Amino acid sequence: MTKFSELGLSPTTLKSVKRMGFEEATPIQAGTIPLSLQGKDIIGQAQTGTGKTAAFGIPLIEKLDPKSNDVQGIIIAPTRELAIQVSEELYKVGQDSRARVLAVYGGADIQRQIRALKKNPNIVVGTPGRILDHIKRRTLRLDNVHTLILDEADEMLNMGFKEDIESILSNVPADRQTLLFSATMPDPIRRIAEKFMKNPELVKVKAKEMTVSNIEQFYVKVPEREKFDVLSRLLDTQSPELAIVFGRTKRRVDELANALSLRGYLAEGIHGDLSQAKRLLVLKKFKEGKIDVLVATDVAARGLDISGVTHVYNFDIPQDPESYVHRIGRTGRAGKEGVAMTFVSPREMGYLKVVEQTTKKRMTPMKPPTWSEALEGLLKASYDQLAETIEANSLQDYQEMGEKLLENFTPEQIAAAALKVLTKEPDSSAIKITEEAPLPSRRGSGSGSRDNGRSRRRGKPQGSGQGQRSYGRDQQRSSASRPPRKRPQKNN
Ligand SMILES: Nc1ncnc2c1ncn2[C@@H]1O[C@H](COP(=O)(O)OP(=O)(O)OP(=O)(O)O)[C@@H](O)[C@H]1O
Ligand SMILES: [Mg+2]
Repeated sequence: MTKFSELGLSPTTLKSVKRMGFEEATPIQAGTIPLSLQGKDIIGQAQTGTGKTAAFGIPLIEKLDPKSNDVQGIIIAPTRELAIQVSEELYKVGQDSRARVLAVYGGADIQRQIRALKKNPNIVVGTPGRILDHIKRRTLRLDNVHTLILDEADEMLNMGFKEDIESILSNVPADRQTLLFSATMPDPIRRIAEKFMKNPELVKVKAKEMTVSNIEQFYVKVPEREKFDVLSRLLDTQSPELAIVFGRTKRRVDELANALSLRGYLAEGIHGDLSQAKRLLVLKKFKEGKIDVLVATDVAARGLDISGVTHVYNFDIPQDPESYVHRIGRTGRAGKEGVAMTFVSPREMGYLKVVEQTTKKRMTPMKPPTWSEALEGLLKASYDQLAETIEANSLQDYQEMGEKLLENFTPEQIAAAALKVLTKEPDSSAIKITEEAPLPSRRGSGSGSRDNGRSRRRGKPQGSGQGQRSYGRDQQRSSASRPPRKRPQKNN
């Protein structure tokens, strides 16, 4: 274990790190911070949730001259939400050195960003399209940038982003330091990356598996048309604190979010066709626990750090193993436990094998819960809710009526009635989700239809959802047939 004080950092930065509650450096932090302080180019690879943001953020803050009015560091991230999150973490790391950090991303008022850029930020974090837009408008100058960082580097160098990244790179001095971080770094992409780096050091945190061991990984073999009932029952039996359900397409996400709401779950969807304001609102509600199921495309797969996410459900198995690694990595972060469940239709079992081979980790097969197991799960949730309410000890207003009940009924009867009122039966009302064709039986091709929430076109301002790939097939949205039923709510 390495202490931050052993890494050659200034007292100012150490103070900020301490305030963030970090006691010891994680392995990727211990491995890259000293090298980064020496000015080396680095490819940093470590599992999800192991502190890569601070690994590149801390030395960047350390090397900053807050008195200078130039942008000295630029960080590029694949999605808007991630750009915001990274800028927030950098702000915390740089709080005591008074570093000025700004996030720029598409779908947000560009004039406001221009005004903020005039206030001379030291570090700009952004999505590629919007950064390029500011470069073209000459509202962002990168002539004095000494450090360039690609967060989720493999995604950034993937087909859709490569050109944008190259354009940005051509605006940054050639003698800059370049840092690349990700939990995944497929070889072909690493080779692309090395072309614009100077003798990069590869710092790869050794691990037997690509995924963290504190995520329990299961798969459920289930025909496409039964997936939704299985999801409902799993939510009922597993009672996640917060859960993310990943679907393959935007339409899928919309349908799932609607269907879950109809069955009484507090669920909302997020994908690249929503306005940025809506995307941020949904995420905020999820972080605050106002919704407890976030249904998402891969737009939420990378980098997002939301505490309380105990379960990840892959309603559709992802097309590539990297996507799997990042999706399930939204749980089990910073040493916490997590559960990942992947639904596989019988024809897609080949994909499961490819995922397992890449991650070097077997998923445990799980049978879908039965109706009575789901009921048991719901009863247990009601029991916990009653117990918590009793322990919270603020029942004065209910005492009198309680005593009245006791005059007329036995305590057993009253307790059972309370459980009955609180518990909805597992809902198997007919809900139709448009069926997705299974993935093609061989790996490859199809990545053109993913939704990364990315805005890709160079030179064009990023509008809400603009430039994002959408899905070809436009099948009719199905509707569910029954009104919502009451579901026990957490912490009334
Ligand atoms: N040294 C540390 N001690 C304790 N917590 C830490 C430390 N470093 C980072 N964290 C916390 O761990 C969580 C995960 O960090 P971070 O988001 O940087 O992970 P990551 O490696 O970038 O994951 P991903 O691959 O999913 O992007 C964050 O909440 C962060 O604040
Ligand atoms: Mg990260």
